[in-house]
Amino acid sequence: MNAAQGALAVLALVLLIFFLTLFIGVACAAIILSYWLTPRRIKKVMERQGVRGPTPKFLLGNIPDMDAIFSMIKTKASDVDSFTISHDIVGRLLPHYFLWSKQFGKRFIFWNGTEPRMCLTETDLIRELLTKHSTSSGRSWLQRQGTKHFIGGGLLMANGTDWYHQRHLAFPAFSGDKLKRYAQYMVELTEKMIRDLESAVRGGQTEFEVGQYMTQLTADIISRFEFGSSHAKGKQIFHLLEVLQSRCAEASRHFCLPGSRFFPSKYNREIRSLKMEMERLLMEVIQSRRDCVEAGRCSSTSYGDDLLGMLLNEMQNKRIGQGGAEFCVNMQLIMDECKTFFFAGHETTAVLLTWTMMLLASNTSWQEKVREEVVRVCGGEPIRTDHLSKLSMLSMVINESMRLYPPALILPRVAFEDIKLGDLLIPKGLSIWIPVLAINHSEELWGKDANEFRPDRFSSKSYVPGQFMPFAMGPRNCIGQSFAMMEAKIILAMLISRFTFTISENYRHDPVVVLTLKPKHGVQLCLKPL
Ligand code: HEM
Repeated sequence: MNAAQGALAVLALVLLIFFLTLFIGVACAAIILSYWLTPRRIKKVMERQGVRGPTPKFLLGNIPDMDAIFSMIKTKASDVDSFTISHDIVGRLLPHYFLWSKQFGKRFIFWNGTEPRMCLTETDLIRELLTKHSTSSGRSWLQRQGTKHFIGGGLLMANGTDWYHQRHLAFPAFSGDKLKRYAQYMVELTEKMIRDLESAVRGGQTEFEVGQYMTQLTADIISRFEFGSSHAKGKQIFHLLEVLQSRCAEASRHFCLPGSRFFPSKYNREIRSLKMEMERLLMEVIQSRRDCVEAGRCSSTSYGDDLLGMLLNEMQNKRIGQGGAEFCVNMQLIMDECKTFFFAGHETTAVLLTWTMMLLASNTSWQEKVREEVVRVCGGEPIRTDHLSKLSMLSMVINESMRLYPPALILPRVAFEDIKLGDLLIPKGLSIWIPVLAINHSEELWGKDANEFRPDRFSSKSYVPGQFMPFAMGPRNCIGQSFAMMEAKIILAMLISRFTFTISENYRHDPVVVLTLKPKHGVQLCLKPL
């Protein structure tokens, strides 16, 4: 090596050390800023406004306190009689909320690791947040990371202008005309399930775990909604999605260190291969639609009018321009939306139906009232969409079921900028946690009988906005609300007019939270055909 080459090598080494030091310095500064300085600033701003909470531990926040509270509740719960059906479930399912709201009042802050979360239960402030601040608040980084592998950047996890465009893109799938068409296959698929149940009863079976039937039926319905005639492949894809979702949940319990998702661990390898397999199947469905259009077997201008077809048509139109901003629909977004709609629209409806069946089975007078109404409104004919608005008793029962057992029991948001909410200043970066379950069971809002099944409380709309919001509210509410309500009414009306049902002695009342609010051991009912 001559002198010039030596000098060059030294220079390269110096530059390398310089950039490495710079990179490490910037990374450290970013970590200190987001894990230390910003949370401390938020804590101070909230304390100045009188919002306090349990003392957080360094880096871990209140996670150890929550663990301790949950294990204490678990020990107590094992003594609780699960043979009795009690709807008084907030203390069991949100014990940390139960404890801290008593200690610190309606507004308090707790720390999920280094993330400060403010619990908000005041209905006027919730209404203001959800209706006026739909773009200045949204999904947190932590939430998006947690769901990245199975739903990616679909509508549920999108923020800002992306969310705005994605919402507009999906909106036409829920127009009145389209909903009427979906009703046809909802009836068709429910009829098929009823025939299966009837044949099982003829074969001597009397007891059924209805949760499994509801999960299967809602999966069939959402597969038709998304994939039309390719629904069989859709179900295969969604099966993989369910496995992927549970692997992601397991992985998040094992790895909580920053960057752990990059480790070549057993979980991460499995997650990656499941994701690749699922996306390969999705691409096959997409490719067969394209081949169909290119070969002229389908309409040359349309990929179909199910959700997938609608999204492909939009991609064909290339770009959606809005207010100068341009938004591109690409293949990854189409796949993410397909996964998102299955995830958001399948289990939520299945658990709603399962809890409602349990409530009707254990309140036979309401079961009878609803049955009489269905018979009167439908007059023995197959159910149609024009019957649905006349089924008011059934609507009241569904609402009461969603009040006691809301499928989405928490609404989480993070402030992207400083937000003025009533008398509160919410600083940028603060997470807001709306405990829907606790609001739905509040005696202050619903009266002394808040923990009782009393559907007639919904006979008049006497609750204030922000008090009852199973589908959230404001611009970012559930886009599938009408779809879900139509589906629930059709399925329940058809079941109630064909069977009487009672609670089996094998049913154990043990609601648990696994993303949605579920019956831990399923719901066992005895069915008798009418
Ligand atoms: C009983 C059934 C359902 C319940 C209780 C429910 C509840 C909710 C709630 C509370 C949200 C807001 C979540 C949040 O802001 O944190 C939401 C959003 C959403 N739901 Fe539903 N949902 C149901 C059924 C459906 C169905 C059937 C579909 C699709 C066919 C669907 C698709 C979505 C989507 C895509 C979002 C995200 C909307 C956005 O962020 O703009 N949901 N749902």
